[in-house]
Amino acid sequence: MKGSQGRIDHERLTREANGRFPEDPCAEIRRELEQAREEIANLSRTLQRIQQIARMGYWRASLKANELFWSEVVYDIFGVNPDTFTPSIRAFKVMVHPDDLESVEASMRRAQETGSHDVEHRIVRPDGEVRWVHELADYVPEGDEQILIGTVRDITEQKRLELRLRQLSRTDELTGLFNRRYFMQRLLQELARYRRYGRPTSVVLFDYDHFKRINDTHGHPAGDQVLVTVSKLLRERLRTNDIPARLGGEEFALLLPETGLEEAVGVAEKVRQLVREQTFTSEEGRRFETSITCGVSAFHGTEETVEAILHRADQNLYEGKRAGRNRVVADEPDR
Ligand SMILES: Nc1nc2c(ncn2[C@@H]2O[C@H](COP(=O)(O)OP(=O)(O)OP(=O)(O)O)[C@@H](O)[C@H]2O)c(=O)[nH]1
Repeated sequence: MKGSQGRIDHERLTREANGRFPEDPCAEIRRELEQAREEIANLSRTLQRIQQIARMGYWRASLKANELFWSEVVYDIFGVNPDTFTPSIRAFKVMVHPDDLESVEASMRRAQETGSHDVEHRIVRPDGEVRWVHELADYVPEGDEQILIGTVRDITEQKRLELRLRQLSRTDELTGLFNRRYFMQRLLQELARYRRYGRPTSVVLFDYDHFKRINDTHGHPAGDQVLVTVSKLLRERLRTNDIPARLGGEEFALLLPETGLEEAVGVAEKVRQLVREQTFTSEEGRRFETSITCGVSAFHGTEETVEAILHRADQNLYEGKRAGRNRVVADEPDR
């Protein structure tokens, strides 16, 4: 025994040197811990990649403590450097587009009652770029703490497409003016405003005179050119609130909010003269002129309807055509 106690156990020393102690009860736990660490590192790399692909980050906000944690992708979306920028709810709100701050704050307040925060808003990055994000979060109070845990997704491209689609759906392709559908929608809205607040609102309908002759004499492209040129003039010369629209063919309309009958007659007269002063050139280089006839009507009385005001404006336009064209005819002032 003695002898054996004094002998050097090389095998054991080697195992110790390698840091492996089969008889050490912690060895197995250490190995498992090491494995778990690796798995977590892998998962976190995958999560990071998925966030980058989806342009989506996650965050955790402690509302009372004004603390905010951001995953790496959130820093990317907000265009700030994780080494120099410290997220906080205050710092986040500074980056929210000023026009959207109210809705973001309202959604945060609502979340404390409904349990969920769901808001689309713009942010202004430090380099001045405006981006759209969608935040979706759950409210999870922890004791005294008010916690929101959620995601933020960069939806800028989607928003650009949406805006473009909306613009296309309300625009006339040839002239770039509003189309009939949008005009009718706005007319209904203005009628509702008129009924509620009694604000003066007028409509001008106008139609080119002998337009068929322009097409027949100078060709269809020359006719198109007339419509495009005058539409551009309308966009440049009318008030930004006014709504010029192409209702179809060579029939146009102006919806004039905050404009009474007399003022609307002035606008129609200005447009009539603008058209009259223009000289157009056909593809063969022949110069020609044209004119328009306008019918004007204003919202009037408690029983007013969209159909009635358009009918009156159309009747006035018809009257103008009958009386010789190139003129403005309006409702009788007391009608
Ligand atoms: N170039 C061109 N012509 C169009 C367009 N839409 C409608 N037109 C033409 O406009 C003409 C309208 O003719 P009419 O309804 O008889 O009216 P008009 O010749 O203007 O006569 P009045 O309105 O009575 O003065 C038709 O020849 C249509 O083909 C368009 O987008 N481009």
